[in-house]
Amino acid sequence: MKLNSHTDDMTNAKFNRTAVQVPDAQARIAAHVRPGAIEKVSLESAHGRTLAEKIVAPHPYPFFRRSGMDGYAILSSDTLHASSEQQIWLRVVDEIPCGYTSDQTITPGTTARIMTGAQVPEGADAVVMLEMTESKTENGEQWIGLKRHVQAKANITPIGLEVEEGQLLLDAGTLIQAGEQSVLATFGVAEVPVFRRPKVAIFATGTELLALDEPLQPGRIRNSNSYLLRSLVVEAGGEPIMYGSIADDAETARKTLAEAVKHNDMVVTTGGVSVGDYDIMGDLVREDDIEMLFNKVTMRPGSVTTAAIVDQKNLFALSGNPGACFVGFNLFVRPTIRMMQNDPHPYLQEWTAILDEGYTKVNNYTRFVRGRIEVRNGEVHALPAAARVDESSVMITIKDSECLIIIPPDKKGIPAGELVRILKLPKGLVR
Ligand SMILES: Nc1nc2c(c(=O)[nH]1)N[C@H]1C(S)=C(S)[C@@H](COP(=O)(O)OP(=O)(O)OC[C@H]3O[C@@H](n4cnc5c(N)ncnc54)[C@H](O)[C@@H]3O)O[C@H]1N2
Ligand code: MOO
Ligand SMILES: [Mg+2]
Repeated sequence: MKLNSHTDDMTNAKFNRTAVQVPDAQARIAAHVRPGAIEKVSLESAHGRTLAEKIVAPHPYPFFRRSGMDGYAILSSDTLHASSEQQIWLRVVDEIPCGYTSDQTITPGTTARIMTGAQVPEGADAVVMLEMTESKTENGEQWIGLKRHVQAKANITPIGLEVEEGQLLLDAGTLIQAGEQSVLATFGVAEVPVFRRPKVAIFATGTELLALDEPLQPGRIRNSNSYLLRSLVVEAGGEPIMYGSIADDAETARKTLAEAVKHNDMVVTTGGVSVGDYDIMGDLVREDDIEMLFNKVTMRPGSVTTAAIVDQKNLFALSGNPGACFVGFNLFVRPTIRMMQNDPHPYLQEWTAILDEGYTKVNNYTRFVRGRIEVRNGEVHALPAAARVDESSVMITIKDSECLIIIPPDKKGIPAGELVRILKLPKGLVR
């Protein structure tokens, strides 16, 4: 392999990086995020999507006075003197199955048979359960007997009990899941205004990278990060667009980036952001037409995580090390995908947990250690991945990670049993 002839200037530029704190890095990105476009989708396909407009109740719910029991709609005043000694009798004037309304008004001495969910007829102010009545037929007329006093409003769900007309049902930015589906269906929202899933271009850089179907060769590895990122984008509610992997060649990277920016809402790359001779992405983000937001963060793994703006779109140049790529995505890319859909809580949830095993490895940057979560006796425990397999370069522990344990830089490690802050990693679809 011939020696690379880089200049000292280039090397200096690579080294000359100002590290920003994670919250500062997140704020720099947030200042540049633009909400995505809006589209309408059918309610059937709205699960997992994010509402783009608020939904206000077009009518109260329930919309009519609803019977909560199978029984009889009555005037409660008719039952004032009813008791086990004094049975009162009411004449049945109508029968109201669900889905029908009665044109009868219930007047003193009369009643209508009614089913659960049916509209209570005019005049009636209570429903009495079938089991509390006795029935008889006399001269072709039907009567029911009652032996107890029934309170006004009994077994009637009033109009608007759940929702008043004009009430805010769902705010823009709400994730549509089962409960939201039933709200939208109840109010007849068949076409739901949602944010278009941001199209996220993914490409990996690295001459060592092999496609999945290529046989292993010495010095080369398969491109796992692209697939890691693809799943993470789906989980965050984005639409991944795969641009494969490219060799460590600046011109190819420039072209691929231009193409990816042109056709997508955001670009995520992995690899080539450190200070190595072939770390092309690190150089690319310093070019004139790219506004770099940061190229070093006081965190481990992922200290070389880089973010920039190209043609008003977010570019994330994540580290090639799988662990760093994973952490960089969760801290920066996922929140951006969520923010583009107006999610009011775009960042990972922060929990407090008991550290199960002492963590002794420290340095001057905040560590985000992959870990599992166990709940024991109602308490949250964080179990860090074993030493060595928590390293930036390690791929295998990503699949077991349920949280990132935050190890602040100012401590001499944290002993077992101490409280730590953890970032809960979402598994499966958004939240
Ligand atoms: N002299 C220094 N060397 C390094 C420093 C430093 O500060 N000074 N930082 C180290 C740290 S920390 C990290 S993290 C890495 C970052 O490297 P890059 O982001 O530039 O990534 P690469 O050099 O391209 O690759 C690193 C590693 O990851 C493997 N890789 C790359 N792409 C993929 C992929 N798509 N799928 C799976 N694995 C991938 C690659 O083969 C390398 O092993 O730099 C340190 N060095
Ligand atoms: O940037 Mo490296 O992943 O810090 O460990
Ligand atoms: Mg490198």
